Amino acid sequence: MGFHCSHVFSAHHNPKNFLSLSPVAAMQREDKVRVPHVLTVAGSDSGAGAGIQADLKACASRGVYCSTVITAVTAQNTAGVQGVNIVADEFVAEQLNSVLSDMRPDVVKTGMLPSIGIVKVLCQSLKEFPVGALIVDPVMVSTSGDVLAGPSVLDTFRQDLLPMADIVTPNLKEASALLGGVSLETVADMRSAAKSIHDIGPRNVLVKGGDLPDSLDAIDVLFDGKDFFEFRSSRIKTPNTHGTGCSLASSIAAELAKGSPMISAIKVAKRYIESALSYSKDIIIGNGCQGPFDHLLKLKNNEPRLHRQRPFDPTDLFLYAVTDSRMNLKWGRSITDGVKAAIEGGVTMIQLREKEADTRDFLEAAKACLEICRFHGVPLLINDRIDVALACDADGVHVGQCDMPASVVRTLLGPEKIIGVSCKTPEHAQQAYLDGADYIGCGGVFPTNTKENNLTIGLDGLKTVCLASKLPVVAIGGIGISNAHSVMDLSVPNLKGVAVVSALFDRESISTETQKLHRVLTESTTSIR
Ligand SMILES: Nc1ncnc2c1ncn2[C@@H]1O[C@H](COP(=O)(O)OP(=O)(O)O)[C@@H](O)[C@H]1O
Ligand SMILES: Cc1ncc(COP(=O)(O)O)c(N)n1
Repeated sequence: MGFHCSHVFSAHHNPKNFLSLSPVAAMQREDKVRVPHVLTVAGSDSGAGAGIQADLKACASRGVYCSTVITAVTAQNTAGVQGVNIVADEFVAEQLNSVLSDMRPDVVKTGMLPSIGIVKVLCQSLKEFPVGALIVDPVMVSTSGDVLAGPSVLDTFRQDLLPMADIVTPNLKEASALLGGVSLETVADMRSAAKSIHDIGPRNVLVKGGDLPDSLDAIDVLFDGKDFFEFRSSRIKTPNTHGTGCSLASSIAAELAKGSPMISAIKVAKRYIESALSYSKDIIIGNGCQGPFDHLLKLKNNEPRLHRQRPFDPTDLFLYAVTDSRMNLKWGRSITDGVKAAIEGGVTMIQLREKEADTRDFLEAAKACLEICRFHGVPLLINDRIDVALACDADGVHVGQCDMPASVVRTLLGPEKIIGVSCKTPEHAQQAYLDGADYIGCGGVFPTNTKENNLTIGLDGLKTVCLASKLPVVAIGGIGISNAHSVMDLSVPNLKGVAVVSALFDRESISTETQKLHRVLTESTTSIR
């Protein structure tokens, strides 16, 4: 059974009615999830910084579905536009019909509309299939100075398209072109341009000030027919601004598609552009003077840095050091000094378990420890505090049965990070496996003072869980030099090592104790073989 999109919006949309469904449609969709949807009608940028590619990435990063109608294919890179191939009007019409008749996007956003015929075809399609909002980014000239839509389309823009638009988002050059070539050099000029463009018919005008000379902030001016609003962000010093205009417009479209009112949509979109520019200000893609930025805020993690996270290896569990704030306090050590000493002694994995530390101190310590751990190729996990792990980009998180469920942690941390779960029973182990954990910590094996009210499961309990577990296991709880051998002697394949707290950190010399324990573990595993 096909759905009928009953939320046919008028072009003059009311944001309050935005995602309302008729009762029948709502019933039909009870168990389905409607996804906010933006259709972009724009040109392809082979360099993928602007155009259709920017729109897709911006919408994806804002959590909105984006369909595409391609109006032109450009040969383009960070140096400029080398060629433009305009798609025939009829084929643009066919694409529009395919998407609009079936998928019923909430919002249409336009970019490069390179011919009068294409603008006319678009206006016709929007009359036939009204959408919730129309955002017109009147792309005319690329930042490199190349013409993407000639002055011949200006009249059709003014007569046909702009009067249908909920918002039009010209940059300084485009605003000037729409007004017959006025010069725009100050915020006051931007205000009067916004007002004059508003007279052409769009409901809102956002004049973008990315190119405003001598301006410390990046200021955009909105006129809604009644009031002016200024949207400011800090100006990021970067050559990677190719596609900011397209991305701003598609992020506004994305927020509108989610149901936001116009002002909030612009605020969020502007904040998004600022963070994406700031995040990717130093990335290098291409040799030209205007690079793309990173819409998904991910590329920096893939930089060929010397010390980046490597995939989880179960042998990392061999000698797993877990820090304890009280012990550090007792011995007058910083977390970082404790971690350094443990690494010197040969630990294979570290977990920061700082229950008493203030969040800010904890984050600073975690960052410092991460640097040391990455340098030595030792994974660093954070106990319980997913926020701290995310903030310092730690290698993963270890959670207990009363902490956030591992499945939720996986959603928050993404597919690559290491997740460990404390388990006492085969049922816990099975759940950890289903939740997407990488390993389980099993214990307390022996009685311990580190954790109050912690049930001791003994070597038998450990063995039972190891045999049932589909994940690698590290044993924990009261393990030290005197009893590590008995743990490894269980000789179950899943048992990969021991996690220790006091045996390392409640000692005078952490590195000496670590070396000794490492030796004991190595001896017991070789004797087992
Ligand atoms: N260096 C920058 N730092 C912060 N924001 C910027 C910077 N350059 C442009 N912006 C913002 O990016 C958006 C696009 O602006 P602009 O560059 O003027 O448009 P276009 O890409 O269409 O020329 C605007 O919100 C603008 O304020
Ligand atoms: C296909 C296409 N669409 C739009 C732009 C404008 O982007 P910018 O102003 O950043 O050059 C572009 N360069 N290419």
